[in-house]
Amino acid sequence: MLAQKVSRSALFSCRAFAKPPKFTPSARRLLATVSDPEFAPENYPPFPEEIPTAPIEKISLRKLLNRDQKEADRLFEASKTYGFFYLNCRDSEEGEELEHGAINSARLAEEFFKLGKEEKDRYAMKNNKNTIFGYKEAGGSKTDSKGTKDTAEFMNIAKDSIVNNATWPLPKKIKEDNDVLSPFVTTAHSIGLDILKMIGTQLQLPPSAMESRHRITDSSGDQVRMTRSPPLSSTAAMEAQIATPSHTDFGSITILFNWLGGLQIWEPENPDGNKFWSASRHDDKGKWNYVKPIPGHAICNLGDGMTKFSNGILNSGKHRVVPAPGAQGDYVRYSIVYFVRPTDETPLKVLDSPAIPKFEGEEEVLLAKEHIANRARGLGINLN
Ligand SMILES: O=C(O)CCC(=O)C(=O)O
Ligand SMILES: [Fe+2]
Repeated sequence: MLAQKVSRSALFSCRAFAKPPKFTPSARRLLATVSDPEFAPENYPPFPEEIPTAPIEKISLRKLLNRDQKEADRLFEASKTYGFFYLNCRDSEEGEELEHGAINSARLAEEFFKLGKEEKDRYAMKNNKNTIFGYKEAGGSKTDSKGTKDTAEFMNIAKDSIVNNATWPLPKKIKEDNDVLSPFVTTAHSIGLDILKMIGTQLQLPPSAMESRHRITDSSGDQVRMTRSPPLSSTAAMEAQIATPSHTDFGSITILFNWLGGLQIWEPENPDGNKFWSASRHDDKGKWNYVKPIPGHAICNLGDGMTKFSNGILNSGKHRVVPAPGAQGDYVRYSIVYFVRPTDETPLKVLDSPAIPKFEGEEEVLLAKEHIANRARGLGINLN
C-alpha cells in the first residue's frame, strides 16, 4: 500500500469549502490525535479518466431548498430512471453541514475500526440476534451463490440510539463522540425527508404523506453505516474482492458519501420503470457502471420503500461496491451512509394518488421493519 502522508490541517484547509468545516469538540479531538490517517481524501489520486461512468444527474440542494421547479423536475426524472443522483452539497449551508458531518463521521469510523476484533465483536450483529444494527466483520456476508465472502467491514448505528435514547447499545467510542454523529443524523434525516417530500409532490402526494411515514421521533431502521474496505489486491480476481454485494437499499432514500471509486450501479439493457420493484428484474441483461465520486457531492439513491409507495414509478436502483479502480485501488476505502427508512410500523403499500397506478390484484403488505429484516437476511446477515 502507498504511504499515506497528510496532515490533518492540510486535509481540511480544503480550498473547495466555502467555509471551513465545523468541528464539534469530539471531531476536534480526533483531528488532534490521529496522525497518519487512513481516511485521507486529500491524498487520493483522481478517479481514472478512461473508465466509463454512470451518467447520473447533479442536483443542486440549494435549488431544491428554494423549491426551484426545474430542479424538482430533474430530481423526479432521476428518481424514475437510475434512481440515483448526485447532490451538490457545496451550494447551501445545509449541504455543507451534511458534508462536514460525513467527514467527521468518517474520522470517527477510522477510530472505531482500529479497535481490536474482540471489542468490535461485542457489537457484532451475529452475536446480538434479531438486530440490523451493529458490527459486521469482513466476510460476514456472501457476494454470490457460491458463497464468496465480502471484503468490507461495516458498523450500523441506529438513529434511535443517537437521537431518541433507544436502548440499542452504542460502543463506548461512539457514545463518547456522540457530538460527531448526532448533527450528521439530524441533518441527513432532515435533508432526506425534504427530498422525499419534493418527490412526493411530483406524485401529487401531500407533504404529510412522507412526513408521517418518516418521523425522526418514531422508531425506525434508520441508521448511519460506516464501511471500511481494503485496497485492491493484484493477486485475487475482481469477483473475489467484492466489498458490498449487489443489492437495492431497503428504505426510502440513502445519502452516501464516498471519496474513492468502487460503487457501481446496474444499468439494465431495457429499462422499464414500472418493473423495478420486482426482484426478478435484477437478473435482466445489463451492465455495471462505476459512479465517480465528485468532491462536495453526496450520492443519493431511492430505496425499496419509494418503489413500493409509487407502485414502481420510482426506481430503487441495484448497486454494489468493488475495489476502487486504477491508482485509487491502493487506498483503504471508507464510506459514510445515512439511510432514511419508513418508520417501523409503516405498511409498505402503494399510496393512493391520481398520479400512482393502483395495485392490481391482491397486495402483499409488509411493515417496513419486516421488509428490512427479510432483506437483511437475504444478504446473509444473521438475524435469527
Ligand atoms: O460504500 C458505498 O459506496 C456504498 C455502500 C452501500 O451501497 C450500502 O452500504 O448500502
Ligand atoms: Fe446500498
